[in-house]
Amino acid sequence: MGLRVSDLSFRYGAKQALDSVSFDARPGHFTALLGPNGAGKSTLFALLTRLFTAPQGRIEIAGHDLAETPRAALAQMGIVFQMPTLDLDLTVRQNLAYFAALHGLSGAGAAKRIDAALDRLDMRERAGEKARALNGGHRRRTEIARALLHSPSVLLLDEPTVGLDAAARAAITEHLHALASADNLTVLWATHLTDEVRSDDDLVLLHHGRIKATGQAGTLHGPAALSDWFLSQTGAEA
Ligand SMILES: Nc1ncnc2c1ncn2[C@@H]1O[C@H](COP(=O)(O)OP(=O)(O)OP(=O)(O)O)[C@@H](O)[C@H]1O
Repeated sequence: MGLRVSDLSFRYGAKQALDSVSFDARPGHFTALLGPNGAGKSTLFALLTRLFTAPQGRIEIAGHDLAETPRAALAQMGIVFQMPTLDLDLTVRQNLAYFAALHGLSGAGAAKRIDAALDRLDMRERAGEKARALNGGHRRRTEIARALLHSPSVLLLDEPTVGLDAAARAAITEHLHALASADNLTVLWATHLTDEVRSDDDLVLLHHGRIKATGQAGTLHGPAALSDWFLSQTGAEA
């Protein structure tokens, strides 16, 4: 069932940040939400996570309407924010245990989920290290593992590779592609970087608050490089 966004609009005063946005993200697929700075990606994420409420439109997460049944909808959603949110003085495991407790998970059940989530991100061996001791890529992996603790079926990531070096960026992008297909997870990955998108990914192109294109990336950009197609659609380099 994945994620379904229908006819979503939002404005900041006179500024129309999102204008009748509709798209689907499917289970088992990596969906890239591609847009230049200012396209409206952060606003969309704020609506998806209920930081803001939309005056118009509908969001369904794994079949649950976010406005009508927010608890059921949010239980199916994991989120990785753009800004790092780990407690650097806690270990990797403690960071996850704290989040588990917020979700009402404790004891042996929580420990099992934490181990499983760390395994999914290849972070089990680092569980006892303080977050401060980790490099940027491993901190991000820890945040992704944490976002998966409650077994959501939809995972949202808002520009998750910001600040990472090229190798860490490539490794995390690769890992999330693999997770989507292995675990039938719906992955929505917001980015302005075309090299994070593969030709068989689903692509949603957002520009000036409007959806400019949706479909399989390779079909959309055709024989042109995705970066050239993106430039032709938005006038933005990526
Ligand atoms: N609080 C606000 N008040 C007025 N306008 C805003 C506000 N926040 C964002 N905007 C405007 O709304 C539009 C969408 O912004 P948004 O931050 O959602 O885009 P974005 O694609 O996430 O960009 P970025 O990658 O730079 O965060 C932009 O034109 C932005 O200037």
